Parts: sequence; C-alpha cells; structure tokens
Amino acid sequence: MENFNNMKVMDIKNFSFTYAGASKPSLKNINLPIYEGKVTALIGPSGCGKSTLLRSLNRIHDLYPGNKYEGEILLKNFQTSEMENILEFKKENELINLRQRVGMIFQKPTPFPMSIYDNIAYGLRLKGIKSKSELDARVEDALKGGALWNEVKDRLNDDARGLSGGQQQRLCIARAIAVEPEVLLMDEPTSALDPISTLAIEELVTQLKDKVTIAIVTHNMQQASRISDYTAYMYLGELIEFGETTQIFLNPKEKHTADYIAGKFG
Ligand SMILES: Nc1ncnc2c1ncn2[C@@H]1O[C@H](COP(=O)(O)OP(=O)(O)OP(=O)(O)O)[C@@H](O)[C@H]1O
Repeated sequence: MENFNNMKVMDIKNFSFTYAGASKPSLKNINLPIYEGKVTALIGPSGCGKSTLLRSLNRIHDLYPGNKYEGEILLKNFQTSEMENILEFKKENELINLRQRVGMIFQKPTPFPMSIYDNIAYGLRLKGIKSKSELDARVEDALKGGALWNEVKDRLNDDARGLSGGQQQRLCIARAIAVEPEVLLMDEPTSALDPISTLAIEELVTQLKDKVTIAIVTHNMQQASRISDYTAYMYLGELIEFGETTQIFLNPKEKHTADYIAGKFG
C-alpha cells in the first residue's frame, strides 16, 4: 500500500470517537484512507457509525462541546503537500477554514434564507472576494459545476427556498464547491429526494470527481455500487472491510460484508 500514500487526501489512523456523556465509543480504532479524486462510500447497518465518522472528517461534531477524539485524522495540505492532523486544530478560524477545505452536504438541503446568487457568493465574500465581476464569474462556474446553471440563470435573485428539493440540494453542492474544497462529505444526500432528482445528484457526483474528492454515506447499496470507487463497510463502530467497490460487492473477503450486501440483515 506504500505506493498509494501520495494519492491519499485524507488518512484516518487508529481513530476512536466518543460522544459527550456516552459511556462507550461510537467509533473504535478506525483505519481508512480517502483517495484523491475518488468517491468513497461508507455503508453498513443503521447505527454502525457512518455519519459519526463522516462528521468527524471536518470536526462538525465540535459545534457541541465535550466529544472525545482519539487517534489521528490527516488531511493533505495542497500548498505544502504535507499531511496535517486535523484533530490538533484548536482555534475557531482553523475550524472554519477546515470546513471550507472539507465541505459538507446534509440529508435535507440547507439553502440559506437568501437569493440563489447570495447562497453561492456568501462563502466567496467570506474568503475575501469583493469584485462584482469576479463574484459573478465564480457564482456562474459553481452553478455550472452543480449542474444547476441552466435552470436558474434567469432568476439568480429569487429566494433559494423557492427551488425544488433536488434543485436545492444541487445548490448546496454548488455552494460547497464554490470555495474549492479538497474534500466534499455527503451524508445520505439523496434520501429526501425523488428518483429523478436522485439520479441527477448521482450523475453530478461522478462528474465532480475531477474537481473534488468525495466521501458519501448511503443506505442505498445500488447507489454505492453505481457511484463509488472505494467502499468501506462498517458494523457496530468498527470498520470491517475496505476496498475497491467492485471487490467489496463482487468478492468481499469478510463473511460479514457478504451477508450485509446480500441483504441478510440491516
Ligand atoms: N449525539 C449523540 N450522542 C450520543 N450517541 C450518539 C449521538 N449520535 C449518534 N450516537 C450513537 O452513535 C452510534 C453511531 O450512530 P451514527 O448515527 O453515526 O450511525 P449511522 O451508521 O450513521 O446510522 P444511520 O444509518 O441510522 O444514520 C449509534 O450507536 C448512535 O446511537
């Protein structure tokens, strides 16, 4: 595996996580690479820790105090090519910066209560971009990247909450990619959407791989096999098996993985 090291954008090492006030850890000694420019799916039965792991990758848990992290979560710094341990970040601005580098898409779309244009421009302005022409260009690029431009280009000043659920989710993806993250985390991004909107998001995920590394939690086995390059199968807070998606689905090494994929439980 040594040769793969420079292809990792994140590397999770001996990682355990315990929620504030919980008597035992929800994640136990996880070791998992996230490869650059690939889609990694996290699968496993309800309660196995998929969302907890995903939410650790940009420290979004820290919005609530008292959770315990152990081990390391390394993130590649594209300026220096060094791997930095994000668990050592302490200052508020380090965490804000981390969440721009490792963006997040939630189950339900979360547009800001403002215009379509401002939803995208908000993060860009925070990054210090003030020029109207640059903002216009970056908003257009992001909406094109989110496969939404053609549907909204004539109503950029409309309230984003007037868009359909699927459009809102693509807006959230456009908003996340506008600030050029290294990694995009997606927590069941299609579970609240109809089948047509789901397909649009799946297609978008496979197109986005050229720009950003993606880690996605999904309950939908077909979705994992359609869109991911690598799959991690988790059970009761542990990583049972990780490998290329074709191997995990067609030739799993662990019986536990095979049983889950065959629908015997979960
Ligand atoms: N805020 C919390 N405080 C304490 N325990 C929690 C909290 N959130 C989740 N847990 C526990 O952590 C474990 C992992 O939950 P998590 O939501 O990560 O699982 P999941 O695999 O994403 O499940 P699902 O597929 O149902 O969303 C579960 O045992 C859950 O009860």
